[in-house]
Amino acid sequence: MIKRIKSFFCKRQDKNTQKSTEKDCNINKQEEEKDYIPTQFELWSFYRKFLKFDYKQIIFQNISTLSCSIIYAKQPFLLVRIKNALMQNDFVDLQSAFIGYLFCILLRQVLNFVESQISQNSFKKMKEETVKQILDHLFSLDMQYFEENKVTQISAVIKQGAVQIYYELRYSKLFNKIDSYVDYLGQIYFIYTVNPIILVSMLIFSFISNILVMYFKGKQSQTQKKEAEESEFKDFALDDILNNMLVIKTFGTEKREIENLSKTIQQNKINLQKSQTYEKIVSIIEGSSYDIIKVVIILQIFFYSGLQEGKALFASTLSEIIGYSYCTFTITSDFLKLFKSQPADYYENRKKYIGKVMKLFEVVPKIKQDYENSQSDFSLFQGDITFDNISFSYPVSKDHLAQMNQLKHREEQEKKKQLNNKENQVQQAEEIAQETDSNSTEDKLKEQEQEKEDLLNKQQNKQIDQVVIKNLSFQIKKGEFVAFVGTSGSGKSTIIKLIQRFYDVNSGAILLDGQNIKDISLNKLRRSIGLVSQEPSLFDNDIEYNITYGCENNKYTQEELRYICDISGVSEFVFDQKRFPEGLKTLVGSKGTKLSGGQKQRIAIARALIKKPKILILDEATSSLDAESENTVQQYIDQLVGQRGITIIVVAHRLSTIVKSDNIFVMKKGKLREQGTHQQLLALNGIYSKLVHNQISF
Ligand SMILES: Nc1ncnc2c1ncn2[C@@H]1O[C@H](COP(=O)(O)OP(=O)(O)OP(=O)(O)O)[C@@H](O)[C@H]1O
Repeated sequence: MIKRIKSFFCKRQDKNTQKSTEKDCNINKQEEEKDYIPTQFELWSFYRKFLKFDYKQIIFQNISTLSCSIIYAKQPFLLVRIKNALMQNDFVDLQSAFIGYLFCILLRQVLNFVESQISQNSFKKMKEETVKQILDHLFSLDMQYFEENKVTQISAVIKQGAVQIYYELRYSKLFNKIDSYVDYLGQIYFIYTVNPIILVSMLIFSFISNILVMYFKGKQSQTQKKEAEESEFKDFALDDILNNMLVIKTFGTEKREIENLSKTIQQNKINLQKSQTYEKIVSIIEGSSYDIIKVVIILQIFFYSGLQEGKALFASTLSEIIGYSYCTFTITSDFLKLFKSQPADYYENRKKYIGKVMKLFEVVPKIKQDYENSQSDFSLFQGDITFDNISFSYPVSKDHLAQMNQLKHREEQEKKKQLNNKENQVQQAEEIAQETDSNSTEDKLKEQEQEKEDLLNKQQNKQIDQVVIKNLSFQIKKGEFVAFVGTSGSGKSTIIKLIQRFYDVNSGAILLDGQNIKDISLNKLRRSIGLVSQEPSLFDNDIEYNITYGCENNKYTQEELRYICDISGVSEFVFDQKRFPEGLKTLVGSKGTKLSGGQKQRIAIARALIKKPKILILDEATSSLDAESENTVQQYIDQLVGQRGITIIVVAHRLSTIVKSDNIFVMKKGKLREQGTHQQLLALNGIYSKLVHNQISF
């Protein structure tokens, strides 16, 4: 999907740059996975394996549908019996056939009603269950998945996937085809009993018109697919524009964005029009075929049966034959579909998101999640953390792999070019060699070639296997206040992610109170850590909800809440009756837009503290705040540090905030280069002291 977004951006390039990047985009397009459309069999095995539905309901519904169609198939025969009884004046048979006919109608209606009543509720429940089960799987996935995939994409897969699974189960029932065939065969047999020649001519005509319908439906499906893709691009474009509104306004590029968006919309419109035209053609063929079949039947009757006989037939059975003629059209259409490798009707597009849900279920978490086991004993952890010779590199993402493939492709092209050049050069060299020493020239060329190849391989390996943390060892004792500092990209935030086990290390061990974190329940580990990050994300709810979000089973007292608000600085603004008349019940708005950065950050600190963590991590918690807000938040952090109840780990760029730490770890390029107190590090006159001087001089 990321590739698709990329290819979208490729489309957005202006014409000049488009030419140069077109090649890259094409490579990406080739590599891009096509939408996976599952077959019916794959769907059923997927449901059986991953989605737990009430299958009894589905079986009941299908049996009832099948019963309805068997009853329905009986009707034409009863009609023939009624007709014959009427012609022969056999009133006894007429009576029994007529009662049977009425009974069939009644039973079918009753079964239909019961089935629709039951299925309406059960399928609704299934839709909710599907969303729940997809979410269940999603929550079990590693953070890596969420870092690699767009939120809007994941959300579309859940919403559309659940809806499509619902429709698939509701309207393409297991016995859907079988019950139709029972219907059709009964009707066809009826026509056969009346006149086999009529039946044959109906089947031949249906066959021809169905081939035409298939052709135009194929065309329609292709344009529909294009249209759906364009529509997705349009959504991405819109998301992208809305997310970057500030940048667009700052750069004054509103007009350009509108033009780009209009182009995408225009293209989308063309494909939509094409698809609608094909749809009309299909409906004309389908509609007129049915009428033509009727004409053919009438002609056949008069041609084969003679005028007198035809009149009799016309009076008695023609209307019934015409009524059933549509079934020959449908049965030939279903028959033809069996021979198509890629059924190309709209229904297949409807399965697109089911395919994406199936792909989602193929993603297996590397780290076993146990968030359901919430009855954990936190008192075990004291907050001693040890990193024992840790090395770590981020797993290679699909996106990265695609980039690498692209790089490889380019290199292959480059090599081909070089090979051609080399041949020319060798030719030249041979000519020169006639005058000088031929061997040495060829050797030189070979050496150069080898050097180039080595360099390319090195670059490739470097990109695939970027070691972010290298042989890192340190110890943090319980209740200590420590800080990680270093240049951007040195691995500070990665260390924080590793402590929370969002990723597993490549080698070495991380110990919590002497226990390897791989042996600790993930739920217990994460619940004993409180995290405040640079950009606090708040739920669109009130302040109290956000602060108490991590409370087990929502258990907390108003005194506890008040205490947490006091120590985190929330009380300072939230109980101000003028500005916050609703107090803790004030709604924060989407992503906390109704609050200032400093207020949001204090709520995030309160949220981290209320679950009484043994380790509090502040990952650049104040760096996005203005000086005044930073001072306020920092005061509260200093107070927390003063209490010394928990281990506090701070990642900071502003060194003034960590002067009082017990230990400062100085990172550079994934390695621990220095450690000690502020004074000790200054005395060392190394990297830290340089960082301090840079900030002071600034
Ligand atoms: N999810 C990720 N996938 C792949 N590489 C990543 C990921 N997150 C970080 N990196 C890479 O890991 C390296 C260390 O990143 P990290 O965020 O730990 O640095 P940092 O010291 O916290 O930087 P900063 O101070 O700028 O926040 C960087 O080269 C970065 O590009």
